[in-house]
Amino acid sequence: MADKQVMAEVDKGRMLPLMEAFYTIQGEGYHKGTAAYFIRVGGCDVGCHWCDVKESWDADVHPPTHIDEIVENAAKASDTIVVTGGEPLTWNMEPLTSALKARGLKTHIETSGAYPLTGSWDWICLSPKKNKLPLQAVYKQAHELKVIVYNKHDFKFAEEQALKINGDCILYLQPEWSVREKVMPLIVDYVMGNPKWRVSLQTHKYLNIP
Ligand SMILES: C[S@@+](CC[C@H](N)C(=O)[O-])C[C@H]1O[C@@H](n2cnc3c(N)ncnc32)[C@H](O)[C@@H]1O
Ligand SMILES: Nc1nc2[nH]cc(C(=O)O)c2c(=O)[nH]1
Ligand code: SF4
Ligand SMILES: [Mg+2]
Repeated sequence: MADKQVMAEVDKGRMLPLMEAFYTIQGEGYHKGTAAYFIRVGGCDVGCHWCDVKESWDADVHPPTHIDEIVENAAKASDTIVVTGGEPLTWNMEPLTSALKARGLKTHIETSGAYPLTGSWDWICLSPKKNKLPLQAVYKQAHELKVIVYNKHDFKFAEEQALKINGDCILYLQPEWSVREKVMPLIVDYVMGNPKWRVSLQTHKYLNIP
């Protein structure tokens, strides 16, 4: 992100470091199984050791891209747009989501909630992380809470997070991919014992799609 003008545009959210954008099936959570266009924005300093897109972390390697171009391509692909990353809330999401909504598109976000909630969202998936907890505003507005289970201690973390969330939020436990064989049976038992929770799997990985 070299020149000053570009940096100013990124600062305002008029340009975003775009890692990739693709049409696929939402693999996780409440909307799993439904077609959607994904916009993956670079930049994240939350630092989850098991993150499955570490290539997204360094914003500087992803080209600053005008939101007009991003929105144009999104509108051709789908009526539902999932903004993910990286951590999308690293950036000002207001210009992107306004432009998507002006085209009549539904805006969904995948976020850790670690930064201020900007943008206008039809669906917020909050996936809290221990090393950078969500801000209050995101707990209030999230539609689904998706806690990643890496080991048995994560059930306690999940319950702590559930206490902070609004009452309408749907609760999910999702296995961390590399330990899925070990934690899936634990999640199954936990959900049967605590049925306010639901299971979420990364079904796109089983389907071999992005
Ligand atoms: C890559 S993150 C990007 C969005 C945002 N930074 C976040 O963490 O919510 C997208 C989703 O994938 C989940 N995720 C990342 N790595 C995972 C893994 N190894 N196993 C299971 N879920 C994972 C995250 O918790 C999040 O719900
Ligand atoms: N198919 C598919 N569904 C997803 N749901 C959340 C994802 C993400 O990386 O944010 C994701 C993803 O990367 N692919
Ligand atoms: S917050 Fe999301 S993108 Fe960032 S490291 Fe964690 S899982 Fe990866
Ligand atoms: Mg993913």
